[in-house]
Order: sequence, then structure tokens, then C-alpha cells
Amino acid sequence: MNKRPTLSLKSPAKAAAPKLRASHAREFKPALQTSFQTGLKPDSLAYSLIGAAQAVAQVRTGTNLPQALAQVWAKGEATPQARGAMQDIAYRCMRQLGQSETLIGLMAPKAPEPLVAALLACALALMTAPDEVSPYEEFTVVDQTVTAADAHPDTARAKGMVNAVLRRFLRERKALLETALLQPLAKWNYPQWWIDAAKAAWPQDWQGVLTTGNSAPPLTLRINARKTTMTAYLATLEAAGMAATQIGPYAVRLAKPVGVTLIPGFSDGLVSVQDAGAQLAAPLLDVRDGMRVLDACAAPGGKTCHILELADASVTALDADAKRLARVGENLERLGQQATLRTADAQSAGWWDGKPFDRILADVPCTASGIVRRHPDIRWLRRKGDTLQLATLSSKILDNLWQMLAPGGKLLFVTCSLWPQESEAQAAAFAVRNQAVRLDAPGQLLPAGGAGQDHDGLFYALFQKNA
Ligand SMILES: C[S@@+](CC[C@H](N)C(=O)[O-])C[C@H]1O[C@@H](n2cnc3c(N)ncnc32)[C@H](O)[C@@H]1O
Repeated sequence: MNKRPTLSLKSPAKAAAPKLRASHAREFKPALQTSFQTGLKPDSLAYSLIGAAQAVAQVRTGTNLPQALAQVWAKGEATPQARGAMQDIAYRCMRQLGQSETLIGLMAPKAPEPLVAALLACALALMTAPDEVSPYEEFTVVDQTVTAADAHPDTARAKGMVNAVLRRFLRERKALLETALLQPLAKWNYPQWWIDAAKAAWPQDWQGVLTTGNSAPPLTLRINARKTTMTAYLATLEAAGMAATQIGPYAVRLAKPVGVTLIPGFSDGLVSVQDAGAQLAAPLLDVRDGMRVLDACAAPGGKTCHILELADASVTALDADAKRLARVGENLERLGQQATLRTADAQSAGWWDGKPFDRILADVPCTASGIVRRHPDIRWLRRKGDTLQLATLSSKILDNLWQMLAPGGKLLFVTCSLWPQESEAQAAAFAVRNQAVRLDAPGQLLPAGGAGQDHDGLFYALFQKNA
């Protein structure tokens, strides 16, 4: 079998493989012509494919997918339908990037330019869709991908190669997939370091963890206990013809995800969108009326709002990112709630008035390895060393917050990580450093998608300060 050079999805050091041009390495951002108008019809698959490919190519240079898509959409000509199609293709592509990349490595005569590689990866994701019914006919995908390639200056010269690769895939699909799937990258669709980390952390469960991370996420709602009840809201959904299941005290999973504008009562604040695992935070914090509460890493405010739905508390919602903090304000407004918003660094006490808090929620920044089914780009953006860096940051945040907690008060430490360095090891070290009493909490919840439960991967540790 011919050994072909692989594409640019490797770490920067490995990306220096001789056959790749310099712009494949992450430190050299390729000058993608994202603002180029192709002249393709916005309702064509070709248009959506080239838009999705531009976003995927941006992810390869380190931009997160939502931001990359926003950049593509900033041109302003994409209809809502085209945006939806681009988003669907780009997200599918992220979930199958390891397999697509390996296939391209097997078929392409040389490493394609970034946008060509991304276009091929988008097309292959559609041609190998794990769904029972693929969204497009395979021949349509080939035809439209070639049309897309022809329409953009960064891909036009590779049009023939794109056609040849995709037609070869159609002819030799079975053998190519068999060969590709011998590679863990292709089989699991995660970088090798991620697969190794999952095996080391969860020797019994790593396969289920990785598989769940590749599934499409559910749409889970949180019932606003101030405005409705579970029974009443389930009846509202039934009346609207929307099948749903209760999967937690306040959590309802819709059988079919829809945009928020189509969720009954969303704009009136009856419900919010929040993962069922994330909905455990507010009840665990045990906030009662009149308490002073600090939500130290609050944006976009899912947990802040849930706390206020359960108690009349005085909540300070803090976040280092002013733009993200503005979203907390928007969510509070929709739900008719109030909190004090502070843009500040939770590692420092400079912003604090010295009055202790009865409850502190520390939903610290982390690798977000537990929420990859919602953010499938994360695995391709993170580097192995990020875990340690983020664990160091969160230990500083936790130690700083502890001084702000009243005697007898409780601090809830939360991550959406799967890696013990950021979660259990962090919690254990924190307890020792601060002589914190550890109370009952779920610990590590591995991501699960099942009939009665469906949640992201989260970690919870609850501490109390001696009175
Ligand atoms: C996991 S998210 C919080 C999610 C939020 N609790 C919710 O339920 O909607 C972590 C947040 O921490 C913020 N952050 C990161 N570093 C920070 C710091 N040093 N101080 C305060 N906030 C920080 C990020 O901007 C991000 O919004």
C-alpha cells in the first residue's frame, strides 16, 4: 500500500513534515480568502459546502467553530437555510475529521492545500454519515463538491483532484474504510493524545466516553420553577405536538432539537436551554432566601439563572470576559431576574468588598473535554499541555475564592472536564491546602446518552468551611 502524507491535523511539531507547505503549521496562519464571493447560488449544496469548508479550514488554524462560522456568515449573503446547512456540514465534519483525514491521506496524491483538504473532509463527512439516512445522495455530494471547488480561487486548481478522490472513494469505499479504520485516529475521531488520556483516566469506560462524544447532542430544557411546573410544561409541549421526556427534576429532553424561537414559552422565560448534568449545580449549592452568593465564572449564566429560580438570593455574577458576561445580563432579563454583574478576574480579590459569601459557585475554565458532543471542534483545538495550564489557573481561582467564603459556607467546584488533573486531583489537592471539609457531591459524571438520562461529562465537588 502506498503511504501518503497526512494532512495538517497534527500537532505543530508533527505538522513540519517535509511535504506540507509552511502554512499547514498552526503558527503560520494560511491566508484563506474567506471574504471571496463565489457566485454560487445560496440555496445550492455547493454554496454550503464551500462555506462549511472555509469554517473548517479556520478551525485548523486555531479558531473555534462558532467563531469561524460567524466569520463566514459575516459576508451577509447566506440565507438562514444556507447557514443551517453550513453549520450542519461543518459540525458533521468535526465529528468525523479523523476518519476523513485518514481517507484523504490514503487517496490524495499529495497533501492538499488547507481549503481543499477542508472541502474534501466536508464532502467525505456527508458521504460517510453515520445516520441511517444520509442527508444527500452521494453522487450529488461529489458533483456539488467539484462545483464548489471550481468556484473558489483557493480550490479551483485542485478541482480535478477533488473529483478523482471522491469518485475513487465511491468505487473503493469498503476497502478504503477498512484500511482507514485500522488507525485509531480514524476509528475514534479524536487526536491520539486524547484517546490515550481517555484510556488512562477511564480504563473501563473510555470507549463509551469517546463514542458518546461523537453523538449529536440532545436539546435539554430547564423548567423555570418560578413560572411553571414540570407537569404543566410537559402538557404545553404535548399540545404543541413536541415529543419530550423528563430526565431530571427540572430537565426535559426534546425528542427532536429545534431552534429556541420554536420552543414554547422560551421568550417568556418559562424554560431555558441547559444540559441535565449542568442542572445539578444550583440544587447542590443549597442556596436559601437572603443568602449572599457568588457565581465566580458565570457566563453565559445558565447556573446563575437556575440559582435565582430556586431562591431569593443576592447573587453576584462575575466573569473575566465582558462580552460573555453581557449574555448573563440577556438571560437574566429574559427570565425577569436580577443579579449584580462584575467583569473581573476570579484569581484576584481586587474587586471584592470584603463581605463574605454564604455560597460560592466555581464553574472554572477547563479543557471542556466533557462537552465535545456539543463542541466537536474542541478535540482538534486543544493541545495535551492545555490540561495542566488550565488546572493551574483553576487552582489559583479556587484558592482565591476560598478566602471570600463565610465560615460554615459552601463552595461548589464544577468542571466540564473528563481529565482527573482538572477535576478529582484538583479537588483533593484543594481540600488539603485549605483544610476544606468535603461534602457529598456526584464527583465525576461521565457523558451519557440513554433512555432515562442524557447528560454531558461534568465534575462536582462540594466543600464547606469550618464554622
Ligand atoms: C465553564 S464556563 C462557565 C459556564 C457558566 N457557569 C454557566 O453555567 O453558564 C467558564 C467561564 O469562566 C470564565 N473565566 C475564565 N477565566 C476566568 C477568570 N480568571 N476569572 C473569571 N472568569 C473566568 C470564562 O469567560 C467562562 O465564561
